[in-house]
Amino acid sequence: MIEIRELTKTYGGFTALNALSMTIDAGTVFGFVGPNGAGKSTTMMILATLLGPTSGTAKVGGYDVTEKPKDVRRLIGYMPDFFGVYDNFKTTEYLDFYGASYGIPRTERQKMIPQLLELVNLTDKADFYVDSLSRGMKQRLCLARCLVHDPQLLILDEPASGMDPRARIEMREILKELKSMGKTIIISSHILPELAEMVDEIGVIERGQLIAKGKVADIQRQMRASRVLTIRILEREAEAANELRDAMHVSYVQHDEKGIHLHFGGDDAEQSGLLLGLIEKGYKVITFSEAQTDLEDVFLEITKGAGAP
Ligand SMILES: Nc1ncnc2c1ncn2[C@@H]1O[C@H](COP(=O)(O)OP(=O)(O)OP(=O)(O)O)[C@@H](O)[C@H]1O
Repeated sequence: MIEIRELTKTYGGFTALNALSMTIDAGTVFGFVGPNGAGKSTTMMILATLLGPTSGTAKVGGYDVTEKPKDVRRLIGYMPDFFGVYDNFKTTEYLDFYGASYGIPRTERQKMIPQLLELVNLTDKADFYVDSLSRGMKQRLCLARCLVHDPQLLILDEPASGMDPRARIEMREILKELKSMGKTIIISSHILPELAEMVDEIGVIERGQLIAKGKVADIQRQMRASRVLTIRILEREAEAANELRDAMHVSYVQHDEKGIHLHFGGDDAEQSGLLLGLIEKGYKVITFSEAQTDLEDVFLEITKGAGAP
């Protein structure tokens, strides 16, 4: 659905995107994460044909964003991080206005608008003025606006920013529904654990370069250094902790009332070997568990040092 090759964008002498390459398959919900100023919005605006690249190419649905912007625009719905709404419209009129600007006939708009309002949970606000809506509701209305022409790809720049937890959950549910409708979605955010729950894949961008991309679980698995094991042993736990300090791939062993905590740098086979070794030495292992690193940890680990001057 998306093919980005060596995409570079410079603002004056400043390089915001530095030969960024990545592909996103149709039907994927892709989380685009990175610290402030990493280049997420720049990438999304280029995909949305609102900004021209300095060099490199970006294609959406096979169409080049520079050569075929009109074809690209038909395929996409773009929600910027800062959006303007027309406060003197009522909710329904607002969507009707956008539908009309896409050339959608009136009878079709009349059918579609209630469906869109239902999708974004604003049915009961159909006759409210836009400026009377809360921030979260306005954001959902903007999302509905992006959907008036039934685009295949949604480009959502920080849709969860400034939302309270309940509003974010609502947004997540809406995205799930859109995914089930077969849409491809790119969503950027700083709220990493939130993203982890709703995306299939993540791409981590730092200083205009993609520094990691893959399924959330795969990226977590690659992060060997952050694998943290906790082991509880029935008797002689302190003795086991001491032995573990000398074991292969083990670093940072700590022993407290909750058990032995250690960092393990080996792979899955080596991890099972560690457990087997303890049992063979006669230790009665009660639990042997791997702490789940969340996306926040992964992100911090991956970007460690990458942002340093
Ligand atoms: N019009 C512009 N002129 C000059 N520099 C710009 C312009 N737009 C963006 N930049 C710079 O390019 C870099 C990338 O910006 P971009 O908005 O793409 O980052 P981002 O990852 O979306 O960040 P954020 O999460 O803060 O929105 C930043 O350093 C920004 O200051």
